[in-house]
Amino acid sequence: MADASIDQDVSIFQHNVSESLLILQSLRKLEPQVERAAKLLADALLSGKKLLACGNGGSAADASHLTTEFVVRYQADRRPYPAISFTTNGGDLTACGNDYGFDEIFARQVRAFGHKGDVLFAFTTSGNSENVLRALLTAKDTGVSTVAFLGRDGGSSSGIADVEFLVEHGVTARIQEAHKLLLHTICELVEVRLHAAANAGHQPLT
Ligand SMILES: O=C(CO)[C@@H](O)[C@H](O)[C@H](O)[C@H](O)COP(=O)(O)O
Ligand SMILES: [Zn+2]
Repeated sequence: MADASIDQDVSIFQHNVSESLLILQSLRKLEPQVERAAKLLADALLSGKKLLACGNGGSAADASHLTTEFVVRYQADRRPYPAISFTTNGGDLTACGNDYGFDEIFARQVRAFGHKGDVLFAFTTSGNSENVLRALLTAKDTGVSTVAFLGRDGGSSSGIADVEFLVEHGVTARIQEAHKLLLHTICELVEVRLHAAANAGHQPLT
């Protein structure tokens, strides 16, 4: 007799692959936003500004994944660029959560580290995480440019950021996977721009 749990796993797997393919196809329409986000970030880095990033859970990991691509590298050997994920400093996160509330953990770091011309990449698959929403609003108040990676209907975070990516799907994991493709593509486009600037003598290559 067939093992029911294995059959079910295969079925879940096939379902997820099918869903993922549909979602990834739907991302093609976001190419203008991909180009705009890459230009925004490359221009900021080339003028000495920095990348900031935040998100909760899997999106916290995405925020930290993204900043590492710039502090270390994505594909090219090149100089490091300044990028800070607000999801990794246990002292800041616990003290701020404890003293001012979890909703403030990212906004406070935007106020601490954000300067005019920096760029904040904010990830929320529901669009409704209050701490991410407050980070976006604080960034706008501070003159920090914003790029929002959203899901579902965008929730309360929609319509705020300078560049917005909306993955219209109802499953958090699938949305996160789409966000990952978008952020990796932006990394690739930014590296092309950084490389071109270095070749033109505007920036050291390493
Ligand atoms: O990674 C996952 C689910 O795939 C979870 O950790 C997920 O990120 C968490 O539930 C988050 O708290 C969801 O927050 P958000 O994306 O709605 O802002
Ligand atoms: Zn996850």
